[in-house]
Amino acid sequence: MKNYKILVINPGSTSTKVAVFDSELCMLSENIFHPKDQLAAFASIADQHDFRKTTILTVLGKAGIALQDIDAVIGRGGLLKPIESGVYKVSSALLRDLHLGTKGQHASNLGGILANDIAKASGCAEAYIADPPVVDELQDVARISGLPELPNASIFHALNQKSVSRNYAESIGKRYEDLNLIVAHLGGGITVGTHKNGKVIDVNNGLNGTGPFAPERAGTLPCGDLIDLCFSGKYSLDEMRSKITGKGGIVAHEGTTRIQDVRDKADNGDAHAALLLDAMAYNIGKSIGAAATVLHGKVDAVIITGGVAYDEKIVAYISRMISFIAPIVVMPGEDEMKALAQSALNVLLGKVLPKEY
Ligand SMILES: Nc1ncnc2c1ncn2[C@@H]1O[C@H](COP(=O)(O)OP(=O)(O)OP(=O)(O)O)[C@@H](O)[C@H]1O
Ligand SMILES: CCCC(=O)O
Repeated sequence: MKNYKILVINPGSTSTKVAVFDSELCMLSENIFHPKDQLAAFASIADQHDFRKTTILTVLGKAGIALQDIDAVIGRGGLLKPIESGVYKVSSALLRDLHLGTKGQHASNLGGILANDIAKASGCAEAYIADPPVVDELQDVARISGLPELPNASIFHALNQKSVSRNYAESIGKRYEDLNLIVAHLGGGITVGTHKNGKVIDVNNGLNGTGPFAPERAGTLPCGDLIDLCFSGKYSLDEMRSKITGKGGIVAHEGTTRIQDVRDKADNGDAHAALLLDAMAYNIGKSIGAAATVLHGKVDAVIITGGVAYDEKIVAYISRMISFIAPIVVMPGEDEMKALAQSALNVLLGKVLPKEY
């Protein structure tokens, strides 16, 4: 079987992850952390384009990987219009929507854009994205909110949630499509997805102030008080938006998104830090409980994943709340790079036809 070289690009809010796969084998994996001040120098996510591109090309250069040897480039991205799960070829329509930020600005918007640039520079590679945050499989009742002009939208960690679910299904010899799962992705943002027979029929919109608060997301807020704050004259529209996404949550209380640092403070007797972490875990547990009712209690497993799942005390707190629901499976970190590489490989091998956006 021919081997394929696949470049994977995953721009996050605090990092750029780059990997190169030789078919299924990971040859190179780098996570370049961008300190807050480095990215603060750019007025918008789109302005970070050249900086992120240089970062990726430097990683490839140092590893001695020539662009001409790459067969496909796949990026995580982005905030497009709602679409079904799958792998998509980067087309001009898809690029236009990523540039415009049709559904908002998110670091992952650069994933498809950079994949396209680098594929072009390589001469022959194709560019793809897979399972972007806008994958939408919501059941109709989950879309309705109390205001007709503000329906619920599906914006979540689709790539990792789908990937860990498939891995779990495989590990127990079943198909993802035959299971009912609840997946709590605990990253910089937190989304809790209800997976019914391979479809995410309900999930909080991670970017819009719904769900548990997170290291850098405010989560659900008392909305009357929020309106008062918006009209207090103290904050601009952009400042209010970033209170919800980027500067809300643990970072608003503690000035850091690093849960390890907050845990150290809690372990050294800081009662407020301990209370905050418990409160975040409590809200995650409540969301998982709500998701169980969506599945009428018929839940095969609850999967806890994302970087915060490395914190054993948070996982233990949640587990005490939800152990009556179903077996709990902890998969800390994320599987996004491998999942993206596998999606591109399936296309190169002709196993999957890429979808048109
Ligand atoms: N060992 C650890 N213990 C506790 N928390 C950790 C650990 N490792 C990472 N984290 C926390 O996980 C969070 C980042 O998780 P992750 O890398 O999944 O998110 P991200 O990719 O930045 O954002 P998102 O998943 O929302 O796209 C940070 O708050 C970080 O402090
Ligand atoms: C992936 C979209 C949700 C988030 O970033 O919180």
